[in-house]
Amino acid sequence: MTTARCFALVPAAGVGARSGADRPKQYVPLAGRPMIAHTLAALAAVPELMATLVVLSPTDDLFESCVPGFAGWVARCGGDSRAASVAAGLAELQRRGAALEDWVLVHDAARCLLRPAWVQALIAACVSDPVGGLLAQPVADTLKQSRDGRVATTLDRSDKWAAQTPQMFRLGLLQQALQQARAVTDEASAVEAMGHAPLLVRASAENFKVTWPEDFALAERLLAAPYQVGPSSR
Ligand SMILES: Nc1ccn([C@@H]2O[C@H](COP(=O)(O)OP(=O)(O)OP(=O)(O)O)[C@@H](O)[C@H]2O)c(=O)n1
Ligand SMILES: C[C@](O)(CO)[C@H](O)COP(=O)(O)O
Repeated sequence: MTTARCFALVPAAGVGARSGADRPKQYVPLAGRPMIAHTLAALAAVPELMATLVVLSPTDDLFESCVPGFAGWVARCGGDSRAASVAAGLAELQRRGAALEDWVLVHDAARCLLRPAWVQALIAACVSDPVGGLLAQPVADTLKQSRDGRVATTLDRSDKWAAQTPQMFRLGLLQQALQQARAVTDEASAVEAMGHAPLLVRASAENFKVTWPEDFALAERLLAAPYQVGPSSR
């Protein structure tokens, strides 16, 4: 019997339209290096990961200059949506020797505050789980449903979590789920559509996704904070 291995897959083929940046947001400099370099450095510090595959747009011409000497795998096979980029990345992992039972941790390039300890906590929680799971954070704000810019109703937040990444599933299950899924914004949704219940593993609000123009300044402040030793270190 073979032991399942863990691979990271980083979809980085987006354009960052909501960010208002002058280039794909993953290449915007933050605290001295491009955003994606921070993300990949955190993954490189996780010894449980066999390898990291970065999925780029076929027209990407910035990665090599932004992450010189990257020791992982790179594939210019990104698609029109995040789900298409992840599906193409799974096929590439298989071509490079990953097996259907191996675990894949999909992590947004745009979540550059990732800490190795959070990835390790996810792996520890999911590695013996029949489904897999994701980092997430219970919602702290009161949730409003909108209609025409006004509040239509207030939602019960007691059972609501905000999904983050990494999201960790077996390659075969995730591949099947993405083949069957329609428009999904994360891997867990595709797996849920097959009738499974992914495990929620609590992380931190700091693991936010740089999305809006104001997020760059917040990410930069956090990245520039003194390096901390211990479970929360990055
Ligand atoms: N066709 C796409 C779209 C997104 N992504 C990646 O998926 C992650 C999360 O997506 P998001 O934050 O929405 O990034 P963008 O799609 O670039 O942003 P926007 O929606 O504002 O254009 C990012 O690392 C992004 O590069 C991808 O690989 N392929
Ligand atoms: C995967 C994700 O980061 C989980 O919150 C999110 O769904 C990505 O969504 P986006 O529409 O690609 O920003």
